[in-house]
Amino acid sequence: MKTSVIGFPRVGTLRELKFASEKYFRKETGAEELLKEARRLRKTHWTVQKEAGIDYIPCNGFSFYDTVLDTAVLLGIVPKRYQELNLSALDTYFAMARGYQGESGDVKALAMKKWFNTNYHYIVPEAEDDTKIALVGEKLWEEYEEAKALGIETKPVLTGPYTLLKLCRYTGSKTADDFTDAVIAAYQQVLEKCAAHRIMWLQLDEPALVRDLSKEDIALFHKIYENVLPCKKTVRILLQTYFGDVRDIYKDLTELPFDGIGLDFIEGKETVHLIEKYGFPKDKLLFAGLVNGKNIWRNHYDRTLNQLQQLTGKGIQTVLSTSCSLLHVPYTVKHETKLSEKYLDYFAFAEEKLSELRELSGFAENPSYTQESAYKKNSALFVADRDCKNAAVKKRLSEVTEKDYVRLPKRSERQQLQKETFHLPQFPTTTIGSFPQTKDVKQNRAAFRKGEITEQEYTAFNKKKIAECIKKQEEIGLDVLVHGEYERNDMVEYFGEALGGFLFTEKAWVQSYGTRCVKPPVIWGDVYREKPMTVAWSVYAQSLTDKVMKGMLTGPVTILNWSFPREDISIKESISQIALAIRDEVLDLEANGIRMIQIDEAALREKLPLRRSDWDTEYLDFAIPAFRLTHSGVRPETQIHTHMCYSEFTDIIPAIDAMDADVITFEASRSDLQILSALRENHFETEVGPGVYDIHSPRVPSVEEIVQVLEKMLTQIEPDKLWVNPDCGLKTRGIPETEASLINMVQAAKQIRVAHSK
Ligand SMILES: CN1c2c(nc(N)[nH]c2=O)NC[C@@H]1CNc1ccc(C(=O)N[C@@H](CCC(=O)N[C@@H](CCC(=O)N[C@@H](CCC(=O)O)C(=O)O)C(=O)O)C(=O)O)cc1
Ligand SMILES: N[C@@H](CCS)C(=O)O
Ligand SMILES: [Zn+2]
Repeated sequence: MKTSVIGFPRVGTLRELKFASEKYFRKETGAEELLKEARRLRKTHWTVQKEAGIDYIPCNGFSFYDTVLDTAVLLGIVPKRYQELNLSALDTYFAMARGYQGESGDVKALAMKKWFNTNYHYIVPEAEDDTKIALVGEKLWEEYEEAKALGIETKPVLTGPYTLLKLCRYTGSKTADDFTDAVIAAYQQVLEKCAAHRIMWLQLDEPALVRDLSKEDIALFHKIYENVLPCKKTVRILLQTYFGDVRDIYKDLTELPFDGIGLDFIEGKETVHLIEKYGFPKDKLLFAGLVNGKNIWRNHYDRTLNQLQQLTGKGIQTVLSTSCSLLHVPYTVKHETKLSEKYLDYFAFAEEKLSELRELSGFAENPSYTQESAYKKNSALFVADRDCKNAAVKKRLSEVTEKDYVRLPKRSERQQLQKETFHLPQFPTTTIGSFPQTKDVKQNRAAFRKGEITEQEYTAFNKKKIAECIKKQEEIGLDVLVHGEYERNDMVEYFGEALGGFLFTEKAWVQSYGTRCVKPPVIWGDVYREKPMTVAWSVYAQSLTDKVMKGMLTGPVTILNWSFPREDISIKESISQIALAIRDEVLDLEANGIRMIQIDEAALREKLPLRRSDWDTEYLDFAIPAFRLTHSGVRPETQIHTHMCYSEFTDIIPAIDAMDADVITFEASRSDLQILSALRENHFETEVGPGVYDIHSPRVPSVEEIVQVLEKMLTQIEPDKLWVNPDCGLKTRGIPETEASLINMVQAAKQIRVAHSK
């Protein structure tokens, strides 16, 4: 049986691409060196897959920032403001991804959004009314030929035309319909060019098909592919889907002249039923996504082999595949030197998943596979119970009652009380928590981790940073202060390290966006709080100022969503366990004099099912109560904040209000503030701080620009409910741009106070 990989991580086992790109951004190296490193990484990744015996190896999955952006550039979807900078092609690309502020001009980055239900973020292509969509780039073919020159036949991968049209933002009066013909023509050219290069298989990624589809969506899909597919000539087309099932369009897919269809058997709840109900054509290949591309757990061979037998038993020509790109898992367990075999035996990162594909494909054709040692080793993992249960956690959870989910008195009464308690000016200014994680901050942490400095030295350094940070915030004139989060490597990993039940890795990096990576902790067992996690830092910070210091926590939904979850208990149970642990911390902060507590739920939306019909029953019904459980025990005067970023919120506004926080700050600046009118329409009650500038770019917003944004916000939000803040934490920024931006932000708030004084 042949094997296929949908996509492979690209940042490098030790994040080499990140470091090379950041050097280039800092102008410490030139483009040639960056391109050279990129070539080296591509070669390594193709070779690893080739040596693992993978038959369908992806190419064109490499990207300097994001593959959706690459597709946009390939098809000339480059807004005028970037073209007018007259930069090199590479720098124009980075200007779209990161914004640009320099000799050639001043432009913001394109919007960035969550990639379906993952913690990866894609760049949103922007089509203007006069955008001419047409094939203008060469990247796909250059990478194909590069692999071929190394003796590796690859399967180029490209965002499919339907998904591209669905992900684009249309900034003028035109809509997707107006661009459909141009997109069709461009993909026809792509296919013709693939044929000219004698490419055997082209993978068109269409994850947008796993969402609810309307009749119009299905008609659009037909229109596109009925026009594009006739141009395929000798190229075989793999229509690849992932992150769910294609229940609304399955039959259509099987009837269109695709040569292969990639289906997700892991997240696709209906995939097996669809095949049973409608069958699968004998003349096409089924790329069966049975090796989970998102989790880090070993595949259960017995189960997978059974599923493969069911398919081949029906006479279906099956290729064993990953369920989605391996971009969402770390490279290899080989770099993990500190975790014992007891745990590592259960782990499979990207490279180990390649071995799983190969072993499974061999077993699928070997009638006596049960005698093989690899099979026996795998089976043993699933026979014995893992050592992960904690009776006290289970008991505590069973004792939670309905009233533990309700904070009293109701929010409108609390809001009044809190206004009297805090005496904040109108339009209070604050930040989201983290301040720049400069080299010295990271070095301090690394030195402590390696045992080069004592705990006292480590703490003294962070205390010095906190003191400086508070002094700076006071000078700038911010109203509600933060301690800066200098002790945190990451807002989730930090809590993973502190909580019982988690494991954490050394090098298990996963790309989050551009050059930024995360190292998600692993939920191994029942979760509980072993000891206070943030109290000492917050109490110290509060002792240095008369202004209000926000305590800073990460919420249960985000901790779960940005960790690798267990699969032996439900997500609901895991989130509830974490909620109780965070509740302990909230109450401890309050007991120690912290009067405002922010519980970040940056990833609230991430695991929201992609199909609307599943939202309540499969997610919101327990995710929102879990958040309430964290803070329902505090006094009425204690102000609870939450923060969210990078997601579409407009369709879950009532659920966000039902979290019953007092204040929410959220990312809005990259998405044209569309959410504001939705807040008004939904009578949103929580006080709000929609980000007034984008922190993901080094660009400094001017006072006038922020004033304009605030004026726009005030057309939709009541003045006594509006906060002024950046759109996310400042950890990725440098100090100079951070200070300049915050000074402008505070200045803008002052101007608005004058203009809107009561
Ligand atoms: C807010 N976001 C977050 C998301 N997900 C998270 N889990 N966390 C988030 O904050 N998703 C949505 C958004 C956007 N995402 C990000 C993601 C990542 C960053 C970021 O800045 N990442 C850093 C890595 C941060 C970190 O863990 N640093 C550690 C380790 C530093 C390191 O490189 N160590 C070296 C060893 C050094 C030595 O020994 O000398 C190593 O391990 O090799 C730390 O600081 O201690 C990144 O650089 O990518 C931002 C927004
Ligand atoms: N408190 C966190 C939230 C990021 S989403 C920070 O400021 O980095
Ligand atoms: Zn954020």
